[in-house]
Formats: sequence, structure tokens, C-alpha cells
Amino acid sequence: MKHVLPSLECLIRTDYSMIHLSNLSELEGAQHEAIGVPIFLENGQGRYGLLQLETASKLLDQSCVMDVAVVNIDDSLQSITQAFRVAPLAIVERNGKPVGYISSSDVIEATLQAFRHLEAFFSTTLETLNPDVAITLINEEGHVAVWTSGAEHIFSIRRDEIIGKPASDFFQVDRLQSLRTLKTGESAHKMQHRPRHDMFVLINSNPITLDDQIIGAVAAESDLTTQMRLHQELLQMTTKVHHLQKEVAMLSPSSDPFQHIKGTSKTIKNSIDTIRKISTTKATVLIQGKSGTGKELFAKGIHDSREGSSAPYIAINCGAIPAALFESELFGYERGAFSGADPKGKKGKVELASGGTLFLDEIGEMPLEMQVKLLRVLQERSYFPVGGTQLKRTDCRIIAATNRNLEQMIAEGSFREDLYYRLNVVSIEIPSLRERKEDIYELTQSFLQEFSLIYGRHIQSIAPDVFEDLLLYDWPGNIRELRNTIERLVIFSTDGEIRREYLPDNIYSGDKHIPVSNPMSYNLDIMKMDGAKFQAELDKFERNLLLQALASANGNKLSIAKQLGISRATLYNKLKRLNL
Ligand SMILES: Nc1ncnc2c1ncn2[C@@H]1O[C@H](COP(=O)(O)OP(=O)(O)OP(=O)(O)O)[C@@H](O)[C@H]1O
Repeated sequence: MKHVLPSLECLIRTDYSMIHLSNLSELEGAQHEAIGVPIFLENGQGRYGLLQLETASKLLDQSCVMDVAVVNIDDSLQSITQAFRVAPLAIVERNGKPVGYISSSDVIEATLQAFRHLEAFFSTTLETLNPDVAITLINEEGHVAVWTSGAEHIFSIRRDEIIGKPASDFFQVDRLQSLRTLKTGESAHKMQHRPRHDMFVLINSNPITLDDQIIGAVAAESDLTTQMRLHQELLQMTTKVHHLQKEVAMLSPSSDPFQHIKGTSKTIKNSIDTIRKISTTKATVLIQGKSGTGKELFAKGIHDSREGSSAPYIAINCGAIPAALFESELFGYERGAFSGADPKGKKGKVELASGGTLFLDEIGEMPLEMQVKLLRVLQERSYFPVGGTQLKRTDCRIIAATNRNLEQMIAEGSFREDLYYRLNVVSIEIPSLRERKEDIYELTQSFLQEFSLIYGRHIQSIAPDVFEDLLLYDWPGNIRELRNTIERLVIFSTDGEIRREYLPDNIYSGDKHIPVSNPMSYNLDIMKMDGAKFQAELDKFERNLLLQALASANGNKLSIAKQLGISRATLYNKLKRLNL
């Protein structure tokens, strides 16, 4: 906003007289032609004075000469305020020569004018923002300095009632995020928040700093209360029509191959737009994203979109295949290729995917020696089955996915760079759920419908604090974890209402929270447990531990297996059994 202030050059005045000290006597007693404009004296060595007389008659009285500061034409307006400590006018020099003077009153006027501009820009900008968003700003003392019409609307407090007053007169201090931000200096991003008991908002807030000092806090809050109520209503409505929709869908299946990918956040929309474009070609695709973000769902969408749902879609999880069996799994083997093999030989996944798609999930786990062979398939579209001498050709499209950082793996020597570039012809990054929490509503709704049908439960309402917890939680297991959570909620809600206490302990933020790190704190009566209940409790505990491990290792299963001292296959079996 510096450009709002005028430059020094714009404020220079040239209506002045400059007289050398040695010529001072010329003025004495005379009505000097320059009277009426400021008269500066110079001594020829860069020092100036200002005559404070209306006439030059009392000129030789030294007390009439005031010291004057010198500023440079290139100085900024902010930097010259010091100059006015000595006199209300200051000489302006260019290359050491005086070119005019500036006056403190001109600078004050220009600054005030700039302030008015800034105020107009600022208030119009704030009011141009989405009217459903409240922008509020509190100053260092915690008094309200800005209160937009969005804030008037959301909080039902008029601007003239609140501006200049302590924010704490209107809200409980511990409920007001901007006061917390002012105190701690911490920013908040997409945080679920309840400024009042009857209200749910999603908030972003930032401290305002000037010269390393916090001078206030700004908060942007969007009201979710209506959204939540609407979602409740929508939920009831959609459950009612869902049976009908299913029947209609069966009669005329949707032509949109990406219909199963739910979410309207900007990030997910961008990802969907990208795959729509990718899908028109047969290019190899690399899908990156954390575990459970929907990489396979995207891969299937790409396949359905171009190859069609009737073409073969073969998915393999590279992390789950022992290294020794990899080649035969992928390329098949000829009869008698090795002992223990099917004597008739076996087709590999590449051949099975012919005319369709081969989806290589967790490509980062593929052994290095297999990476060379896959590279050949990508480059030459041909391969040898194990024990075979005849080259086979393939026309399948390859889609690979990973939750690992392949570039880092290349640097560490565990992933081939040439394969990476071959796979990365087109790549897409699926955002984690924590980066698009606004999708939680739609996803929850969609999973509720799905599971209410599967379990025959007619869900009528969700307690608002359930969403509060769902939005607060960090979702290390991403959408897969959300889906499992919703399944659990549907199973528990026998009376049609989803309650907060049905949430798993790691998501529930209320007072029944049980720290998973301390198994002894489980309040269970072991004597009353049968075998099934005992196993269920063990599973619950193991599931929580694995979720924590997944979160701390950023979904990297190989490093979790190493850390826990179990094989990768054991870890995969556990994750599968526990629905993770
Ligand atoms: N945008 C979405 N809309 C609806 N369901 C989704 C979405 N994304 C993921 N899911 C569901 O979440 C679950 C996990 O998705 P998926 O298996 O595709 O994730 P992934 O990234 O391939 O996981 P991993 O890396 O662990 O293999 C699936 O049940 C999938 O249907």
C-alpha cells in the first residue's frame, strides 16, 4: 500500500528565495523582492537557515534565523519526518544542490489524504468479500475496530453497538478466537469454532503485527449453523429418496465415471478436472497422495472414463506381494517354469489387463529389480513371462499410485529415476482430507446414505457436535478413516439419531475421552467379557495404535512395519483385518 502515499517529488515547492550568508547585508532595510515567500540562507557548505521575518528589516538579528534540515529528493515520505523537528520547512536537494523545499503541513495533509484513501480501499474491500463471511478486527486492547456487515448479519450485533467496545463485553473471552490469537499470536486455519453456544463457525484468524509487535487480530468467520441445519434437512430428504434413486440408477446407469468421487472443495474439484482431461488419452498416469485419499477411486474413474467399465481393470498392491513372487505375478509364467508352480502355467496381471488398465498401487514398494522390467513394459510395450522365451506384447494402460515421496526415494537410490519419468507422464496429487475439511459434510452424507441402506437404519438426524468433532479431527487415515467412522456411527445409532458418544475415542473430543496410550485406563470389566467382546476390545486398541502409527509416519507403511519389527505382509494383513 506504499503507493497510496505521494512521493517527495510531488510535494516540493519552489516558491522560495535562497541568499548566501555573505550577501545578507543586501537585504538590510530593504523591502526584498522575495518577501512573502520563505527566505533560506545558505553558507555554501550544505548548511541552511530559514529567516523568520515578514520583512527583512531586522535581518541581521541572528535570533531570526532558524536551523533547517536537508532531505534528499529520493527519500521516502516516512523517512523525512525527523526533518521537521527543527523547522516547519526543509530544503530538498538533488545531487547535493537545492531544488526546493517541503513543508510539514503539506506532508501532514498528504498523509491524511493517503489515510482516507486507504480507509476507502479497506472498507470497500471488506464489504466486497462474501457477505456470508464475518470479518472482525480487534485492536491491541481487545476493542473492536472493524465489524463488517457479514459480522452484523452472523452475530446479530450492529456495527455502531460494538465498534470501539471491548469484544469481551459481547462474547465469552474463552470463546473468542481473535482474543486468543491476540494473546498467543497463533493463527488459526479452517478451525471449527463456537463463538456462542448456539452457533457453529469455521474460522481463520491471524495476529496483526507491526514492527514485530502484535497490534491486533483479525478473524474471518463463516457461519456453519445454517449449513448444518440444511444438512440435517437434506439428510432426511435424501435418505427418503435414496431407494428411488438407486432404482433409477439401475435402470439408467450414470454416464459420469467420476460420480463416486464426492467433494466440492476447490482442491478436489481441481483434481477431478485434471483427471477428466487425463482420461481422454491413454497416457500413463501417476497418482500421488496419502493413504486413504481416494487414489484407487481416481484410478478406477480414469479407467471407466476411457477404457469403459466392461474392459478389464486389474489392480495390484505392490506392497503386498513378496519380492520373489513379483515377476510371476506381473508377467505370469510358462508351464514348468519353477517347482511348485501351476503345471499349466499362469497368466500375469499385465496380460489380464490387456485392452484395459493395470493399476499398480503403492508403486514405491516395487523391488528395484522389478522396476527395470516394468520400465521395459512402459518403453517397449513387451515382456517375457517367467521361464518363457517368447516376447509378449501388451496394450494395457498403466496407472500407478503412491503415498511415498518418489523424488526422495530416487535421491536415496530406492526408486529408479528413469521409471519415475516414464510413470510421471501425467501426474496428479490427491489432497489429504485435512486440507479440504469442507468436504466432510458431503462425504459424511454420502457414507451415511450408503451405510443406512446396507444396515437398514433410517437415520433422521445427526447431533451438531458430531460434526464439530469430525471437523476438529485431523484424519490421518483420510477418507477411508472417515468412511469407517460413519459406518460405525450408523451401526450404533439404533434409534435413528447419530450421537456424539458413538464416535471412536480418538475422534470424540468430549469428556469420555480415553487416552489410547494407556490401555490400563480402559474401564472394562474383564470378568464379564466373553471371547468375542475381548477380541473386539483388543482390535479397538490395536486399531487406535495403528492409526497413531499411520499418522506419525505420514502413511508410510514400510517404515511402520520396520519400526514395529513386523513384516510388511503382516502389517497389511492387520490393516485389512482392522479395516484401515
Ligand atoms: N472423494 C471420495 N468420495 C467418496 N469416497 C471416497 C473418496 N475418496 C476416497 N473414498 C473412499 O475411501 C476409501 C479409500 O479410498 P482408496 O482406496 O481409493 O484410497 P487410496 O488412496 O488408494 O488408499 P491406499 O493408499 O491406502 O491404497 C474407499 O472406500 C473409497 O471409496
